[in-house]
Amino acid sequence: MQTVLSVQNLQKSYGKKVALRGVTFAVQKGTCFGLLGPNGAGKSTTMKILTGIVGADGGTAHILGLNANHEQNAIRRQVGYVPQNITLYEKLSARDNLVFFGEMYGVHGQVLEQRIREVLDQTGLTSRAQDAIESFSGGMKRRINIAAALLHRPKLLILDEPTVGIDPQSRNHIFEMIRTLKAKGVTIIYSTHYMEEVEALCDDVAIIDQGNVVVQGTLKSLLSRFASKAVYVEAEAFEQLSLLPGDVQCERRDSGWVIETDDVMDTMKHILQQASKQRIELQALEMVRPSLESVFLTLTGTSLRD
Ligand SMILES: Nc1ncnc2c1ncn2[C@@H]1O[C@H](COP(=O)(O)OP(=O)(O)OP(=O)(O)O)[C@@H](O)[C@H]1O
Repeated sequence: MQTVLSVQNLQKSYGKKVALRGVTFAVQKGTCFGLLGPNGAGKSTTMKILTGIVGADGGTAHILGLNANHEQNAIRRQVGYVPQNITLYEKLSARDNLVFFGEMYGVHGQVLEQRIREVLDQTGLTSRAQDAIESFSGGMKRRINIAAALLHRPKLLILDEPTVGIDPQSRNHIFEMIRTLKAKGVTIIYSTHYMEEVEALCDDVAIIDQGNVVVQGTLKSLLSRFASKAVYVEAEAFEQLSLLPGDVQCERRDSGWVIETDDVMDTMKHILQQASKQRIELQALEMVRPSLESVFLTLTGTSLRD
């Protein structure tokens, strides 16, 4: 494993507002790394420090062996950054925007022409190349914004909440673009407050909350260490069903109940046995998939959706 990005104890305040309290994490080559946290957690600030848009008050960040504090020109040649807000010229066509951004990234002439064709193909927007950006949907603009960050073939792509407020078709397209880039060896940093996106895309995750990284690890390890285990059951006479000896934590969800348990298989077996003994019909009995939502709740005591 090769570390392409390492962040040590990053600190940042805006006036009296502390945004980062000592953020530390590392990203391995060729992985998709999710930076997951609620609004205001410090995700954008971290990314802005990595890309030299704001300076850190303390701590260090190294990208591809370069220091983010004073080697930004060299970093920019190898990193693509897609900011949270769309940065395109509305009156210009998609193609002209790409020419502008390509040249800014130091790509010119025939190479740029070729790259524009390729990234338009990747976005699925080749047929709209000559249209002004102002005629695009939010999702299409976002896809072109990502394309603009790919023209110089970055080794590392940093995306800040790329799916906020876009349609499902564009979201799927962005997911496919990310998967294809990853398959080609590009390292991805993906910031979001949608845990489902991290679950769908990322290998490693850092959960960030109130300016701190609460935990970092592989998605699998976080789910198995911190997600609560539970069973979902739907039965008309649920209250009459003698579930387990001792206390069980039950809470209502949809038309049924969620039962937290350390032993999912044993709990399911017990419910089946009891239902059959008491002649109670079950409408549903299934394992609750461990989720990052419950990891977040376990580690911070609050819901990610708050
Ligand atoms: N320019 C600024 N001036 C003052 N406070 C700021 C500024 N930028 C960010 N903050 C504050 O710093 C904290 C971290 O913000 P940041 O944008 O990094 O979080 P985030 O996780 O990206 O959230 P969001 O998804 O809402 O952008 C928040 O409390 C925010 O209000």
